[in-house]
Amino acid sequence: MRTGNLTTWLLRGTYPRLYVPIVAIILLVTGVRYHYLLAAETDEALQQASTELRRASDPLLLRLAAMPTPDADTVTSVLTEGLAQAAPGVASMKWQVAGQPTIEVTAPPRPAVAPPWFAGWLDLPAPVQQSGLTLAGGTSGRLTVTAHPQPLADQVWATVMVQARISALNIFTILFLLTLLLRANARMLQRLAQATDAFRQGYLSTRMEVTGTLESRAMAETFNDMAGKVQSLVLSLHETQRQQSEQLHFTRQLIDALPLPVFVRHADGTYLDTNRAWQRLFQSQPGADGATGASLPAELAPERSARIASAHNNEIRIHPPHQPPLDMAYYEAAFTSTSGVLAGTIGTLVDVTERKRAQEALRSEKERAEVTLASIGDGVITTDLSGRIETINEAAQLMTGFTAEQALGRQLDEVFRLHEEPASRTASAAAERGTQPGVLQQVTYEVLIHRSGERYAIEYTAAAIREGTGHAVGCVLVFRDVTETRNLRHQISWHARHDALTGLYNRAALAEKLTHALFVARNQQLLLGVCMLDLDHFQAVNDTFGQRVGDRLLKEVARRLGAFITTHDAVARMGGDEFVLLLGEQPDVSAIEARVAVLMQQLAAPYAIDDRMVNITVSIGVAVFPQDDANPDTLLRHADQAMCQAKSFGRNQLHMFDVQHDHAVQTQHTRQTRVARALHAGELVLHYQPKVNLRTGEIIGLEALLRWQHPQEGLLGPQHVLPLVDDTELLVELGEWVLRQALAQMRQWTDAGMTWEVSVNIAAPHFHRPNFVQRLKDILHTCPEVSPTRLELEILESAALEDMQYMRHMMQSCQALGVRFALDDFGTGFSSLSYLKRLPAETIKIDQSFVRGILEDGDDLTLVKAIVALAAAFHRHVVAEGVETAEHCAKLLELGCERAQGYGVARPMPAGDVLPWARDHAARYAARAVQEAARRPASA
Ligand SMILES: Nc1nc2c(ncn2[C@@H]2O[C@H](COP(=O)(O)OP(=O)(O)OP(=O)(O)O)[C@@H](O)[C@H]2O)c(=O)[nH]1
Repeated sequence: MRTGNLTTWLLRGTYPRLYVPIVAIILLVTGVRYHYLLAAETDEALQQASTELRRASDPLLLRLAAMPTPDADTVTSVLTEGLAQAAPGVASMKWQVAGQPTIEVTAPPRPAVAPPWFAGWLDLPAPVQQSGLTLAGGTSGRLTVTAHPQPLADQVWATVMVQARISALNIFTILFLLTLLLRANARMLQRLAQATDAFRQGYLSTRMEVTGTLESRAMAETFNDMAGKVQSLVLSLHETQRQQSEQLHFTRQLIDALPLPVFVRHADGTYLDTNRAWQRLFQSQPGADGATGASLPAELAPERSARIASAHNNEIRIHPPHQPPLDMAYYEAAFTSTSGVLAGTIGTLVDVTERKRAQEALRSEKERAEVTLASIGDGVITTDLSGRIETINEAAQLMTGFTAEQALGRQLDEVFRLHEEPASRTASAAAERGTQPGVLQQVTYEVLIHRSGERYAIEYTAAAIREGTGHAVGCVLVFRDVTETRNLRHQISWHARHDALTGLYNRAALAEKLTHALFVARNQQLLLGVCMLDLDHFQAVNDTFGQRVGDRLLKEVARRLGAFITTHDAVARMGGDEFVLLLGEQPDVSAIEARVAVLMQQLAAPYAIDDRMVNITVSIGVAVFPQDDANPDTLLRHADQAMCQAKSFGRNQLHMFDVQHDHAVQTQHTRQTRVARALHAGELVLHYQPKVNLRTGEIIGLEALLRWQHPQEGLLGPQHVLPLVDDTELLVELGEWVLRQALAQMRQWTDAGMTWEVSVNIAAPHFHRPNFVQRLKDILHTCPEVSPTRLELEILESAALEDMQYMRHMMQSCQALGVRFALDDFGTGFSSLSYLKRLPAETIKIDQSFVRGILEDGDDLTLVKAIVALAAAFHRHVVAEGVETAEHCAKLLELGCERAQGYGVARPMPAGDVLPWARDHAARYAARAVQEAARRPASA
């Protein structure tokens, strides 16, 4: 309130409150007093007038009584005299005698003092004195003396006026003193108000002057005392505030200086603050708004964040604006008020993306090293400096006979027992020599004593393991069994010689067996029956009952074949529904025919698969050695020709190949001619099977596959063409035709904007032609629009291993032209690590027989894992063949194999179908990606 207002209020309030009652009391008292005063004064004036009248009439009566017969004149004079002597208030004297005229004397009127209204208001009666007198004559006379009321009113008026003056003086004195008092009081309050106002405006040194009345001084002192205390309180408050704001400023800078994003949230869930790192990360404004933006991950919502922070895995994925997603660990702490009540939460994020990446890289590096170690055929043992074993891989466990549990922690010489010199000596020598990593070590040949006592010839190297500083911390021993060529793991070698589905020998093992059987037959002068078996209308089984039943049937056929053979025999699966049976040590042809007839009977017996019966027959062609004294390959071809004859004679037949009489050779010739005709008549076509990246859906290329659009038999696979032209000039012609076709097709796709890579299968005999590179170059020149880098040549792994040196040279020459290589059917050959390393193929294609089994066969799974790891170790692409189902795709992705081909992706298709398929595939994949993105939570 302003000073003026305060004063006005005080004055307005105090005066009416004090003055009005005081004036009212004064008026009341004065009224009462004057009421009684007037009554008393009036009475007294009337009494006084009555006395005066008596005093004036009594002497007159005496004089009138003394006169015997007063005449009128005498009476008049007496009355006049008496009137003159009477008090001034007597107005008249009247004498009356019966029978005589009344004599009256009147005094002249006197001037009035009291105002007429006063006399009128008093309304006094005129006092009268009447006295009777008996005169001498016996008559009676009456004297009447009358007083005038005006003098009485004047008398009362005079008294009242005196009293009124006294009263007025009193009232004036009282009001005057009262006013003085109030004014002093008002001045005091005004000063107080001014001081209070100045104090309130911040002039804390304001003090009141200690003067004036006792009360003023007391009040000024009280105010000054109070102001002093308030001033020191305010100053100390200011000091505390300053310190607090300093503290806040420091804390703010401290939080902003933190490299970690931090936010502060109130207990009610509203955001209070964020630091600079947070604002930078989320590109938000300073202040509370920064933490409430849409960019805040949903996981950090108040109801969820505490659970994340306290979870074992407190990592979340953040998607900051305009940045790639980050993996961050989330921490939070509660903060309380000074009274201990929960006030809110401080949350912070720690970027662990790099750490996770490094961990992931380390983990996959470790896994790769472990898988590599587990996969390679070489035994590897590492020790510390004291020779205590720290790691031992699977091959080393096999070769030493100690499991990892038994070996770890033991001294090297107890596990790695050498016949001549303890290994620990070589190991410590290696550590002392200061060998450098990557430098080839001196190979030592020794005899390793297996735990069982068995002995192996081994070669081994020892090298020091060094820290970054070069200080040796242990030793690594690498050794291999050179007693047998067991460089690869057991499973690889098994798969290298066996058919994965049936467990029978495969084509490669059959070649060995056949060579051996021929050797035995020659030595023992006995016959060898080479039988080619092909199930009749097996495709119908697949089509009717499905591939799974087809597989079961193949297994069962294999089981019956296995049960049929003796120790002199061997049986192998060549692929598809084709088997080869070697009947060794046979005395004559009829014995062979008899056994084959029995076999046909056994194989024709119904097969119970699941709860259905499947019937199948077999066509068998037999070539007999030495009647047909040919090399192993020719014998097989002859058996195959005989089998084809058996088929053409109606199936479910046995047909013996006879060199002299049989028309098989002729048939072969005829067939070759037919193929040549087909080639030139345009009956041969290429179908294309896509290879895709399972993770991204991208089409990484297509494999060109040969098909024969046979006018009578319909579409036939390459097995109906290639075996007929094997080892002939036609094979080369066919191979070159395929290359030209594929390039022409690539040119067409290029025109349509598709620069897909195309791979072409090259048969080994074709590839081995001395002029292969030059011919390839010529063919590439016919299509300059297509970059040679888009052409990939697929070579069977088994073929590539035949002459490593030559193959390597050939491949490098082709690669100089720009083309690339893939090793086809990888896993079925006999690759060792060193082979793979030496073959410069960019891509490895895992054989479909292993890929099919990854879901239920542990061995296949291990093998595929190992091949993927090996491919990664040697920086090769890896493509899985024969992918059939979505489960296969998921498993392959899990194993780190992203590239795949197979019915599960797409069947081989005519070139004209590829573009529509690609469009459809892209649309399907995009739709799936959208669905997956939709399924993912909105913070991420
Ligand atoms: N279930 C299964 N089928 C296979 C496998 N490998 C090849 N096939 C199929 O086996 C069939 C072999 O058919 P062919 O020998 O050409 O023809 P076929 O139906 O037996 O008729 P003929 O031999 O002329 O009597 C093809 O349909 C192949 O797709 C396999 O591992 N499992």
